Amino acid sequence: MTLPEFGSGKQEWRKHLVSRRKAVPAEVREAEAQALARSAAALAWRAATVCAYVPVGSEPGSLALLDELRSAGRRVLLPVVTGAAPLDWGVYFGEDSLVPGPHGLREPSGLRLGPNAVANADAALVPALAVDQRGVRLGRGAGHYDRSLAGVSGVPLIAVVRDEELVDLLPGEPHDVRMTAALTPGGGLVTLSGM
Ligand SMILES: Nc1nc2c(c(=O)[nH]1)N(C=O)[C@@H](CNc1ccc(C(=O)N[C@@H](CCC(=O)O)C(=O)O)cc1)CN2
Ligand SMILES: Nc1ncnc2c1ncn2[C@@H]1O[C@H](COP(=O)(O)OP(=O)(O)OP(=O)(O)O)[C@@H](O)[C@H]1O
Repeated sequence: MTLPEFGSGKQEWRKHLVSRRKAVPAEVREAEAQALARSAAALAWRAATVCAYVPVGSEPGSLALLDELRSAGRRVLLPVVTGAAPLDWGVYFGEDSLVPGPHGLREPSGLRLGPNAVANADAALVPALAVDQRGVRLGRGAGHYDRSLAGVSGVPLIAVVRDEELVDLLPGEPHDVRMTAALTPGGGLVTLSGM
């Protein structure tokens, strides 16, 4: 599958990236999820609190990644969708603590910490369809993360993508919050230029 042409819009990129993800064989997905879990656990962050997400469908990652973070002593926060507003956050206490949310998502069942929890986190693993070398991230197109991360500063923002989803250049808009790094199965943590 060739990449969308230079100048293609976000919708074209999304279509391409989603269909490419759907074509990834289950065993490759599983191997990539394991690699991501190992990398996440090995990150030498002094990150007491890490925002993360429960992968849905063909998204990279797994609950194993969240469990590795917990085993490494991190407090793991998960997003809660509250409409067209910044995401709320709750603590991950293991698979059994998750409840069904919209879009086939699983969400934390306990106390809501409020949208500001991400600004006080020590790092955030952010779901993405792709990210470019500048840190421009392409999400699902609802703006949940852009609204949630606008104004957040000093928190490493790490887009979790498959290796081929770290690309040279994505279409960016002024509201797109730049990622500081990408976490990929093959490359581990890759720092992005922010330029
Ligand atoms: N895992 C995860 N959690 C997240 C996000 C995300 O992108 N991924 N979000 C980011 O903003 C927010 C929720 N937004 C979402 C919006 C749409 C879909 C979605 O289109 N789901 C597909 C099924 C999944 C698939 O097969 O890939 C669907 O409903 O058809 C998922 C999450 C907060 N939590
Ligand atoms: N800071 C913001 N405040 C209000 N609306 C916003 C903000 N950022 C983005 N939006 C709105 O969200 C919509 C989707 O934006 P965009 O296409 O960049 O989403 P995305 O980054 O792919 O998705 P997401 O952030 O949910 O993962 C846009 O219509 C945009 O106007």
